[in-house]
Amino acid sequence: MHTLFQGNKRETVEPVKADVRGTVPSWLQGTLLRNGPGMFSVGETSYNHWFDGLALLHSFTFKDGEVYYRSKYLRSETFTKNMQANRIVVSEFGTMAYPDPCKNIFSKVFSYISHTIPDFTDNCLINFAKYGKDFYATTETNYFQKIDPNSLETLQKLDYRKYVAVNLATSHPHYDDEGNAYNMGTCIVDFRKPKYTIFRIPSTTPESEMRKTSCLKSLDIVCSIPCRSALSPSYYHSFGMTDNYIIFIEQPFKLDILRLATAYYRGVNWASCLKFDADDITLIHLIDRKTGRPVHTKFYTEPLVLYHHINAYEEENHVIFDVITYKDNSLYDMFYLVNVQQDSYDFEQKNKLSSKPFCQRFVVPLFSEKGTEIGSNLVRLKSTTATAIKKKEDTVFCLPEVICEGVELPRINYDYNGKKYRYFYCTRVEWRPVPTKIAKVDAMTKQIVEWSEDDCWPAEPVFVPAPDAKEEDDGIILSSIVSSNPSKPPFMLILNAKTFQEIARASINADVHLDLHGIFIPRNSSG
Ligand SMILES: CC1=C(/C=C/C(C)=C/C=C/C(C)=C/C=O)C(C)(C)CCC1
Ligand SMILES: [Fe+2]
Repeated sequence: MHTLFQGNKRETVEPVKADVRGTVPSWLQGTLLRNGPGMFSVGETSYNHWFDGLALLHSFTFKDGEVYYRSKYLRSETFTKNMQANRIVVSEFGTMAYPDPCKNIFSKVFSYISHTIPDFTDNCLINFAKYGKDFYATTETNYFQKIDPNSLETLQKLDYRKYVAVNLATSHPHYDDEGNAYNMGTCIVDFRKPKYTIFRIPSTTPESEMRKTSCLKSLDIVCSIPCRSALSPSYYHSFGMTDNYIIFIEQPFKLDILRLATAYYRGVNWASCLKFDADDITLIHLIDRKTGRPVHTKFYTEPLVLYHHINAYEEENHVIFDVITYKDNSLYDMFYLVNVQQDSYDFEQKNKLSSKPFCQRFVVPLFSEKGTEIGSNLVRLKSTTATAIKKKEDTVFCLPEVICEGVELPRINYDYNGKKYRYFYCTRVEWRPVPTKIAKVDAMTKQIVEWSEDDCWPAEPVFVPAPDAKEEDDGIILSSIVSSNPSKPPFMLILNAKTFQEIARASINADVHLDLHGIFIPRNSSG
């Protein structure tokens, strides 16, 4: 188990042809890009947290029934600076680095001051985004990196701050049917008025068509929402989007700005600036995508911690959104390398989440509650037990319906994003953060079908629709599988998404590693 997490992983720069068992569908042509941490120590120094590791980009290319694998470290400035110094010199989520040991009190003070508004890491290890025709590796800071999806080369370091006032942004953007991208970020430097900003990057512009400028230059703001508490904006890892609304959950898992500004000086990491306030409520913001205006009613629910939105849609004047929630923030603590590097006995015993993940469905009424009685449930849908109780005029308390528990890393058929849908695909986690199974969940019947195999550690399952798809689950599931059995090579698993039966597996004679998120790029769409 421990070898899955620890140790620096090798790149496979030249494509390696996999050994295919079964038949890869002939229509499956394209590349699955995956991102995740791969290097955990530089010289004598080591990272503390799995989310700190230097980004290792992976690609699985499907071409005429064959599968090719390659991987390459993201050449971020962080990577280069660390390599040059032969030690970790850039701070990450769970590791504070001190690049210049200060010689005297003046330079010490100067260095502390310059760190109060820190220049965050550009180690984009979480996911990929498509902005315009280009692909970018992403993390949650202001930096993102343009990459070549074929060679996995790093092409350019970009900074959201050049286009929009945000210091943090999610690694889970959304896309509409025209391919326009939506993302959101937080501006934390304006201490008087920190705000969340939702922005849109058009898929194409006349200038970008002529390859004169990037679509990023045409970024526009959908709306800004003031943070409810000025010195502690909420942390968020994703958001939801329906045809007409953006769903933003302002959870009581917050980033303490004063702690952040003094973290370097106090010798603590960024992660310690995230605090869960179990006594606070969770606010549900709905923003009209066309007008940019938030829905006036105050919707709220119990305190929760949420990383992944699954999907959201509108039905009969309600907004329905499905999310994976926790009762506390133990998940991120679980990924400290001291926790995951235990031998398997310790790992089972000690490395337990104090709150397991629940898939919950919230239902928010969009119609006016004027005239309805205080205390009444406003939800008019028969299909759900979720409630929205009117507490007073313009204040509604929402309680979700539990769809299932023990699921993480959810993916859907993205053609159904924002629309009424039925299925999601995910990994199964109980009290441990590392998945041993993947699953298909029917959110309507709550039925779950699983795939698992001995010694296998599956990655986030990605749905790829069949070209002539008629039903939501007409397609396949791709999941890269790492094995803890030395005699079993890693493989790319291909399942029929309808039946969850194996169609093919492509065994790879190279190192493949645990990762986080990724995207499938169909051939002919990589621009
Ligand atoms: C560096 C840095 C951050 C990094 C967060 C990261 C790297 C989060 C990764 C989350 C993952 C991988 C979740 C998976 O579900 C913060 C806290 C935003 C702000 C301060 C600077
Ligand atoms: Fe994520």
